[in-house]
Amino acid sequence: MNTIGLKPALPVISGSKRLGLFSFNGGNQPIDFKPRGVCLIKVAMEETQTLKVDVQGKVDKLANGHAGNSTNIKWHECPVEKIDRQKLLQQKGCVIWITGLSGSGKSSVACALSQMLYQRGKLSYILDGDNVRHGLNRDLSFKAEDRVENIRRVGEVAKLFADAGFICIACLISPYKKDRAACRAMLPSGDFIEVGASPVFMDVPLRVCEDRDPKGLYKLARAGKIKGFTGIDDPYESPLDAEIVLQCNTGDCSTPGDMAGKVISYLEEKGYLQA
Ligand SMILES: Nc1ncnc2c1ncn2[C@@H]1O[C@H](COP(=O)(O)OS(=O)(=O)O)[C@@H](OP(=O)(O)O)[C@H]1O
Ligand SMILES: Nc1ncnc2c1ncn2[C@@H]1O[C@H](COP(=O)(O)OP(=O)(O)O)[C@@H](O)[C@H]1O
Repeated sequence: MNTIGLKPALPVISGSKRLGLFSFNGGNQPIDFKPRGVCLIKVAMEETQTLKVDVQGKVDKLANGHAGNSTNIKWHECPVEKIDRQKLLQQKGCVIWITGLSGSGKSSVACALSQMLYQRGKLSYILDGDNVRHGLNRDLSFKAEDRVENIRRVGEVAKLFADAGFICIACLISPYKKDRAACRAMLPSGDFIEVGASPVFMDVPLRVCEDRDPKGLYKLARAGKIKGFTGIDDPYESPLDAEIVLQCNTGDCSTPGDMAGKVISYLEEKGYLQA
């Protein structure tokens, strides 16, 4: 994907909004924007010729009327935007993506984090792999292609929550690097830390997870009664670029609360807990 910066040309007043025009490959492409400070437009061209435009944190303005298999569609703008919702909530919408083996403590950290945010008056919502598979993703199995679709859908939902102004905590095994990278790329580009996701890696080795085995799934997988279990006979690709690594190499870990505290410090430091 190529990303280039362009300056908008000839802003035109259209109703209560301005319509920015910029030129790309010889054609004028309209985009809506609110004139807040410097307006640097990032244009990302994909092989499919889908044109994505980001203006100050807006996501996926599909300017040429198609997205995947949907054709003749047009992005509809509303005057209340992410920035307005963030002001209301006094926080910045983002995605905390927690990845790790089954039993590594993802859900425990997610719950502790959500509780700590709640106590600080901050709105969060958890998308837990196990839970989402009870509804939205109930049609998906654990075959590789279904895991890919599982992560893609949760990534899209997480993006909506972030756009709504929530601190969205997604905790899924998400075993494949490529899918996590795709979720990262779904969020507004530019300064990734400022507007994007924060992958949190539960760096807990298989033997610790297997010793815990709260659902007895590792035992079943070792006995060959569950096929394609992550870490046993299905791969897990550890992230090399996680913003936060929560480690536990022995059975003696810090508590989920302490681990969540590290994420809170990160959010505070990066300014997510204020508008
Ligand atoms: N084959 C196989 N491999 C891994 N995990 C399995 C499998 N079958 C069922 N489970 C249970 O499903 C939970 C993981 O769901 P996810 O949606 O997070 O998985 S994935 O991201 O699509 O890989 C996972 O929950 P957690 O322990 O909370 O991670 C397991 O309880
Ligand atoms: N930091 C921790 N220290 C010790 N045990 C933990 C810790 N975090 C989670 N656990 C325990 O490990 C098991 C798996 O935790 P869970 O949060 O369900 O993991 P995951 O969501 O990754 O499957 C549970 O029994 C939980 O009580």
